[in-house]
Amino acid sequence: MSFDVTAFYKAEFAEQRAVAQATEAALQKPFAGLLTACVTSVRNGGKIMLFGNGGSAADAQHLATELTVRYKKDRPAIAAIALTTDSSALTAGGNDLGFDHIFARQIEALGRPGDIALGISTSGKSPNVVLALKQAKKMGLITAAFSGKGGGDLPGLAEHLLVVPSDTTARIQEMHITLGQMLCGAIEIELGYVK
Ligand SMILES: O=C(CO)[C@@H](O)[C@H](O)[C@H](O)[C@H](O)COP(=O)(O)O
Ligand SMILES: [Zn+2]
Repeated sequence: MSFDVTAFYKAEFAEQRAVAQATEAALQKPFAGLLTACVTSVRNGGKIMLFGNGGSAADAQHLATELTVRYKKDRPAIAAIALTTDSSALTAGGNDLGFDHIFARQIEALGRPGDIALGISTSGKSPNVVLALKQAKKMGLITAAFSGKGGGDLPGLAEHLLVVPSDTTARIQEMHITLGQMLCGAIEIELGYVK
């Protein structure tokens, strides 16, 4: 039997629409809570620290850059950093301390009370994301996470937890970048930089 690309194409979009609808219905309140936490942190001199693995590492970098450089319009920089980009910190951390510690160590070095630690994990079970959030909590950072698949180990750990109601990794990631870009847009509006 040959691959039915038309059926595949339609089914992927149908699933994407269903997950987007369910996400919109489920996450309005936690989104607003995370927005308030981010705006309060940045206004008080804090920063947003993002981290995750694979596609979520790409999301962390992408979202940090929306804030530090530009999202919709030119405006003052907003403090954010991805913990996925310093190859020396990642390789030495992985080599000397273990892969589970690559983000936690950077939180320990760079995190300050009142900063936001925003982990991105579709499963909510990646040990390096979980350990970084534990480290953040211990140091008085505000913990937050984007997840899916029920949230894994993150309920009770991330104060602001946005769990996409899906078990499909790709669909969860699509909602993470949507929510993340919405968050960047809302932060710049709340800070009075964009009308
Ligand atoms: O992008 C994808 C799959 O769509 C992969 O690179 C994926 O991000 C990696 O397998 C990650 O290691 C998964 O980690 P997590 O989302 O469960 O924390
Ligand atoms: Zn992916």
